[in-house]
Amino acid sequence: SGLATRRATESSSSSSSALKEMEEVQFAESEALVPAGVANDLVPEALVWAALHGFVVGDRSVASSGTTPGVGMAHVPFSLLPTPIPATAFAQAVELSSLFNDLIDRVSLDVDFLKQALARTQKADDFTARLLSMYSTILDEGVKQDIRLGLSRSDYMLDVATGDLLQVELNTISCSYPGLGSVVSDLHKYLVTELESSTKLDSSRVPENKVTEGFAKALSLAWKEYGNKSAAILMVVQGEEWNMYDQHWLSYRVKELYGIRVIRKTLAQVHAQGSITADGMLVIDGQAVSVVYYRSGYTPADYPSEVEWEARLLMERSSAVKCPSISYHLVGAKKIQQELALPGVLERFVPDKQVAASLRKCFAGLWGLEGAESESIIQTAIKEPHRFVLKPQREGGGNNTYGDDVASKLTELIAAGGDGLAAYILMQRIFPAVHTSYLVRRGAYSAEKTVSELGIFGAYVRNGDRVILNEQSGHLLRTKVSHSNEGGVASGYAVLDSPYLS
Ligand SMILES: N[C@H](CCC(=O)N[C@@H](CS)C(=O)NCCC(=O)O)C(=O)O
Ligand SMILES: [Mg+2]
Repeated sequence: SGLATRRATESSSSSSSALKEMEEVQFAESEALVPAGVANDLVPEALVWAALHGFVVGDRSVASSGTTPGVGMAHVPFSLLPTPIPATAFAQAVELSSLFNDLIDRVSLDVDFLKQALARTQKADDFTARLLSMYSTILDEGVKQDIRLGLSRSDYMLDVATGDLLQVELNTISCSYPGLGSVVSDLHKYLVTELESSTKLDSSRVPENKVTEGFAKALSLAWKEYGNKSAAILMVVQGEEWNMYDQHWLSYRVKELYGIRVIRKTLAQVHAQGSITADGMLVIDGQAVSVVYYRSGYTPADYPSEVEWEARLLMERSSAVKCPSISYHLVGAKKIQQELALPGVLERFVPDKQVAASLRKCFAGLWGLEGAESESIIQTAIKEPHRFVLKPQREGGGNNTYGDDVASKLTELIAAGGDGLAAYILMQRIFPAVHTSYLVRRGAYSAEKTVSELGIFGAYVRNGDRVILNEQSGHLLRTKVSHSNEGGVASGYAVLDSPYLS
């Protein structure tokens, strides 16, 4: 607390303003891991490290930064130092990973549950309706592949009022940062190690993070299980990709560790260059493909025409292992998250009482908005909107409604009548502890009051009844200024961070 002491002596007089100022700095100081002076010297070193270690994203101000590798790169927006997270909460989140992997697989097999749970939603949400109709088509034609590959990220916030670790959402498609998540942990390990001699920091409290290797291993296991040595892994990407280096880190590891080729295609390119052989093999531009890994296809914007839907159907019809399959994709819908939280529903998929209890323990308040029973929660949310988040069935960030807008949006949906409300769920708003972090963006840093969201990556490979892999692969922390509602790094609200176990 060097800074606080120095400020107090400078002001020498014990006037209330000095005490007040010290208190404020004390509060801010106690949250930041090092005083601003130390941060000032550390930033240039961190920026050099970032450039030297591929800790980069596209610079949106450069036209071809999303299409031409190596052109228009900027450092990933990051927290200069890791953020304190209780070791017990981190351990709990890690523990939950393999349980959620199993849950995703079990729910994906229950056709009636998925169809019933989304029946009303599909009436109000075209995107969900398109996914469901493709799901039915695939079921009618017969699923071609018993090998399942799940690469998920379960996001949590620590509710400061109760200390509870609460799940924000479970992503089952296109989870960002299995590449850069590892790199930010390495950056923090490097910086904290350097500070050990001059501060009380302890580098052993920066957990190692092998998520890139973990996801590469899972991809290789699915590829191996498929059994075609000349096949490649297909990564389905968006035409313009700000986050391509996160994706390349993963492809690079797959090639480096397993010698497997990874090809990158957009949905439109799959449509133009793809076909299925008589025995169901997916072939793209002459290259056999045994695993399809989606980093696109999770939002309506990825389907600007019927061409992209046809490409998705072609891949779903093929014998390639999809990550995710259409059923795994549907399991990740927020409506499913809410349905599973209903009394007795989770327990249908998780017979073990102990496991069901530990899963349910991390559920935040979740409510559907269909039917008479939702009347009271809707009224409560209109009266106290700040305690809730209103969520559509959308991925990719920037789609949720917060604060007073929750009340106006609900009122609007009620007035519109029909099935509109069925496309949304209401969720308890979680208020995490506020920290002071040094956020490094566009080469400059600023001390900000922030809140963080912990992501745990999970990997699951299964063939019929045989579980080949079920593990927690690594983690990610996303930190945003505490007054901002949305929290995406891609959408510019948050930075990449890592936990400092306290
Ligand atoms: N550009 C695509 C982005 C893919 C994407 O948005 N994924 C969702 C889960 S569906 C997600 O992880 N959101 C956190 C993003 C953030 O905080 O920046 C990619 O990276 O492949
Ligand atoms: Mg999401």
